[in-house]
Amino acid sequence: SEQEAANEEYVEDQYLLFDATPLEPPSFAYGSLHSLDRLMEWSMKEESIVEVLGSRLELLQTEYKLITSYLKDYNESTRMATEGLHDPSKNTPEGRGRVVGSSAVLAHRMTNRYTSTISKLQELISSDAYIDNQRNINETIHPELIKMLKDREEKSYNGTFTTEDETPEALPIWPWPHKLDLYRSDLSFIHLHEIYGFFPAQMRVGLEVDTKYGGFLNAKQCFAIGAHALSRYYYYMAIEWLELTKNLLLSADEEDRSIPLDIVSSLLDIAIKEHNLGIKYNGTEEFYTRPTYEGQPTEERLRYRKYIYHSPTIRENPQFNAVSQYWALCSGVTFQTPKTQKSLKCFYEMKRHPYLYINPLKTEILSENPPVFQFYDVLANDTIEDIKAKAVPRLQLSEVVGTDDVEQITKHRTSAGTFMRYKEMPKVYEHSEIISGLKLLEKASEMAQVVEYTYGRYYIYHADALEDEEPEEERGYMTESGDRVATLLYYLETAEYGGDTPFCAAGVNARRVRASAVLWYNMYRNGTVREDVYHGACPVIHGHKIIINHWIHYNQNWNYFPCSLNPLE
Ligand SMILES: O=C(O)CCC(=O)C(=O)O
Ligand SMILES: [Fe+2]
Repeated sequence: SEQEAANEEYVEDQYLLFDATPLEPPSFAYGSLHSLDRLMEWSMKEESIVEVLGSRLELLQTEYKLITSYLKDYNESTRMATEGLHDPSKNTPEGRGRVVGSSAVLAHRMTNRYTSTISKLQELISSDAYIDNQRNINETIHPELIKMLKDREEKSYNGTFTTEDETPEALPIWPWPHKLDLYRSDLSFIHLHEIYGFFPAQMRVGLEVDTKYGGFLNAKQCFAIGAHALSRYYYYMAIEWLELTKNLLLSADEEDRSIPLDIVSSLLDIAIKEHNLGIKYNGTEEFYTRPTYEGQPTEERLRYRKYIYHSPTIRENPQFNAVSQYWALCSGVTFQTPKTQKSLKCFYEMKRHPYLYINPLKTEILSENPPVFQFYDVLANDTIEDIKAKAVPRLQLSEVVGTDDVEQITKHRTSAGTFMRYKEMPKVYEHSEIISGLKLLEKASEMAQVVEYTYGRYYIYHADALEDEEPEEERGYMTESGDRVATLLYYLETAEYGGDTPFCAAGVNARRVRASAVLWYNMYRNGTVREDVYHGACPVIHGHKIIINHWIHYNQNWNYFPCSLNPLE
C-alpha cells in the first residue's frame, strides 16, 4: 500500500535497511570513534563544543528577545496600520512609506525601533562575545574543517608498514565522526545482545554492574539498533529491540517520539514474519532462532540458550559447536570435564632459558589438548605503557585477511589495531622468544599486532592458521615462512567486564589478566593445521582491552617444535 511504501522509503532513507552499503563509506576502514583514544578525544572535544554552544544559547536568547520584540512592534504598528490600504498605488513599499511618514504614531514607533531595538541588535552582533562565539563555533563544530585535513591522513599513514624501516612520522588526523561510526556502535549493542544474551531493556539503561551512570537510550536509538539488526537478518534481535521501542513509545515517560509508532509496528511485523519463515525453511541452520510472536521471544531465547550451554549433544554437533561454545564460554560457562580439570597444573618454568632461572615463568596449563598455556607477570608496567604510548595514537579499524567489505568485516572483527616493528619494542620480541621457547625474529613471525577493543568490540571465533584457504597474495611472506604454528598473546590492558579469550573446543577461557601472556599451537608438530584451536575475543562489556598478537610461523621453528610421529601431537 501507499503507507507501506512511504514507511519503507522512510526507513531505508534513515536506517540503512535492505541495502548493505547505502552510506557510501569513504573507505572500509573509516572510523573516528573506534578506539578509547579516539572516543576520549571526541569526548574532550565535546567539552569545548558544549562551552561554545552554551554561550551561543545565551546570545541567542538575547537575540531572540530583540528580534521578537522588533517584529512584534513592526507587526502591531506598520503592518496592521497599512494592511487595509485599498488604493493599489499605496500598497507598495513606497506607498506604505508615505503612510508611515505621515503618521505621528507609526513614525514614532519606527524611530523607536531603529534607535532602540535594532541598535541593540547591532550592538549584540558586533560585540566581541558574539564575534568570538561565531568564530569558535566555526572552529569547533564545522566538520568541513576536519574533512579537509583528512587528505593529510590518507597521505601520511595507512596503518601498516610496508618495509621494516618505515616509521610513522605523521600520525593520522582523524576525520569528523561519520555515520559509519554510529553503525559500528549499533553493532556493539547487537553483539553484546547476541553473544551474552543480554536483554535490550537491560542494555538500554547501561550494563555496568557496580555503577549507574544515568544514561539510557531513547526510543529512536533503540529503533535504530532494531532496524540495523533487521538489515543484517538478525531477526530475533530485531524483534526484541523493536518490541522495546514499541513499549517505550506506548509508555508515558518516553520523551523522544520522533519515530512513528506505525513504522515501528510494521518493521516488527516484517521481522517476525521473516524470523518465522527462516525457521520454516532453514530448519536448524539458524539454530538459535525459534518461532516467535509478539510479546514472547525473550523467554524462549533464554530457555534455548540454557539448552545450548548445557546440552552436550548440541555442543558437540560439528555444525554448531564453535558458535555455541563461544557463546557459552563468553557467558561464563566452562565445560572442561572434572577429569581434565584435575590434570591441569600451575608451575614455575625455569628450563627454557637461563633467564628463566632468575625470573621463573609463572605458568598455568589452561588446557592440555589442545595445549593452551597462560604465563603471568611477564610484562613490566613500563614496557606496557611504552607500547601503549606508541600504538594507541595510530590504532585503526582492524582488517580481516581476504576481504574489505564492511559488512563482512564487522561480522567477524570490530577491534582497532596497528603493527609494532621489532625496532619499536626489541625487548618484547626477544622476551617473546624466551617465554614461548620459539623463534620469532628474522621473519619467523609476523610484525606484532596491537589490538584494542572498546565496548561491544569483539573477534568472533576463528582459527589463526590461514591454511591454504586464503589467496596466495594475502599470505605474503608466509608462503616462505610457513603458516602460523603458534600464537603468543599478551594482555596489555583488560576490560572491567568482558573481553576474555575463549578456546572453543578446550571449553575454557584465557582470563583477562594484565601483563599475562597466552600461548597456543595452531598446528601439530607434523605441520598440519589443528582443528581444535578455534578461539575468539569476547565482546568488551565495560572498559577497554588491549592485546599484542605475535603470530609465530612454522618453517624456522621445526627445530624448536620438532616433528613427531604421533599425528595427534
Ligand atoms: O583478543 C583476543 O583475546 C584474541 C585475539 C585473536 O584471537 C586474534 O587477534 O587473532
Ligand atoms: Fe586469533
